[in-house]
Amino acid sequence: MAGTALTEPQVCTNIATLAAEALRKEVWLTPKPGLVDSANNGSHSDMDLPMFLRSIGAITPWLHQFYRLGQQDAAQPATAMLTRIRPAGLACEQAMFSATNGINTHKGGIFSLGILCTAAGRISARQQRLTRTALCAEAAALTQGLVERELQHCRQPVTAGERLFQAHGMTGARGEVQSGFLTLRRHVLPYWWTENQPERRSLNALLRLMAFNPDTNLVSRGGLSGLHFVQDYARRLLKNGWQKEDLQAMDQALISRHLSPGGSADLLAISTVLMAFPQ
Ligand SMILES: CC(C)(COP(=O)(O)OP(=O)(O)OC[C@H]1O[C@@H](n2cnc3c(N)ncnc32)[C@H](O)[C@@H]1O)[C@@H](O)C(=O)NCCC(=O)NCCS
Ligand SMILES: Nc1ncnc2c1ncn2[C@@H]1O[C@H](COP(=O)(O)OP(=O)(O)OP(=O)(O)O)[C@@H](O)[C@H]1O
Repeated sequence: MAGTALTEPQVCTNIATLAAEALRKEVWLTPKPGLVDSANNGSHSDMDLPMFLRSIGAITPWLHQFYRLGQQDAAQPATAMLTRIRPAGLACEQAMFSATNGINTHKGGIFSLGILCTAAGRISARQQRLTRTALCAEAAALTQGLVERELQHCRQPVTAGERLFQAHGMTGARGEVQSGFLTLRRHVLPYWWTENQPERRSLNALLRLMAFNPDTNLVSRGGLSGLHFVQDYARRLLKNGWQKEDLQAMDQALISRHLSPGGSADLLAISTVLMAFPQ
C-alpha cells in the first residue's frame, strides 16, 4: 500500500527532524506533572524515559516519510490525503509498538505530527512559504470532516477517543488537528515569548495546555472531574506565578490520582515545531 514501505533515508533538516527533536525535548523536560520525564514515570507504571527514546527512534523515519508523501501528492485534493497517509500512520504506530513491547507511548503524537509533516510537504512542493498560519490551515484542510466521519458516525466505540465523544462530545486529537490546532493558536502560541528562559518557556506552555486543552487522556483516566482538577490546578499556578517546586507538587497530586495529561504533552511538541516557523 502507498507509503507503507520506507524509501531511501533522507538526511535533511526539515520539519521531520524538527518534530523528532521536539519529541525528544518534550520527554526530557522536567518536572512534567503526571507525565514521563527525567525525574520519574509520572502516572505510568508501564513506561519510562528510555522507552520513549526508543519510541522516538522508531517513529523518526516515518516522520520523514509523511513529509515525502505530502510532497509527492501535493497536487491531490487535501481531502484525499488522509486516506493516502493512513497506511503510513498505522505502520508508524506498529514501529512504535515494536520498539515499546506494545506500550502506547506516542499514538497521539504520531497522529498530530504525522499530519503536520504531511502538511509541510504539500506546502513546500507548492513552493509556498512555510509559516505557522499555512501549516495550521493545511493541517485543518487535510482533516476536514474527520470528526463527523469518524466520531459522529461511529456506532460501536472501540478507542478511548470514540468512547469519550459519545459520552461527552469530546473531539480529542482529531478535533484539535481539524480545527487547525485552535487550542494552540488561542492559548499557547501567543504567550510563547512571555518567558525568556527556554526551559521555563516550555514548562509555561505545558501549564497553559493543561489549563485549557480538553485532553481526552485525562478524562479516560479520571473522568471529567479529573480533567477539571488538572485545569483548575494549572490555572491557579498561572494566576499566582509558579516555580519548579510547584510543578513537583502538582506532579505528586496527579500521580496520586493516576492522571496523565498525555494530549498536552503531544501538543507541547507540536507547539515547539510550529514556533520554529515564522507567523
Ligand atoms: C486519531 C487517533 C489519535 C485515534 O485515537 P483515539 O480514538 O483514542 O483518539 P483520542 O482523541 O482520544 O486521542 C488519542 C491520543 O491523542 C492525544 N490527545 C488527547 N486529547 C488531545 C487533544 N485535545 N489534542 C491533541 N491530542 C490529544 C493523546 O495522546 C491521546 O492518547 C489515531 O491513533 C489514529 O486514528 N490512528 C490511525 C493512524 C493514522 O491515521 N494516522 C494519521 C496519519 S499520521
Ligand atoms: N512524556 C509523556 N508521558 C506520558 N504520556 C505522554 C508523554 N508524551 C506524550 N504522551 C501521550 O500520552 C499517551 C499515553 O497515555 P496513556 O498511557 O494514558 O494511554 P493509553 O495507553 O491509551 O491508556 P492506559 O495506559 O490508561 O491504558 C500517548 O498517546 C502519548 O502520545
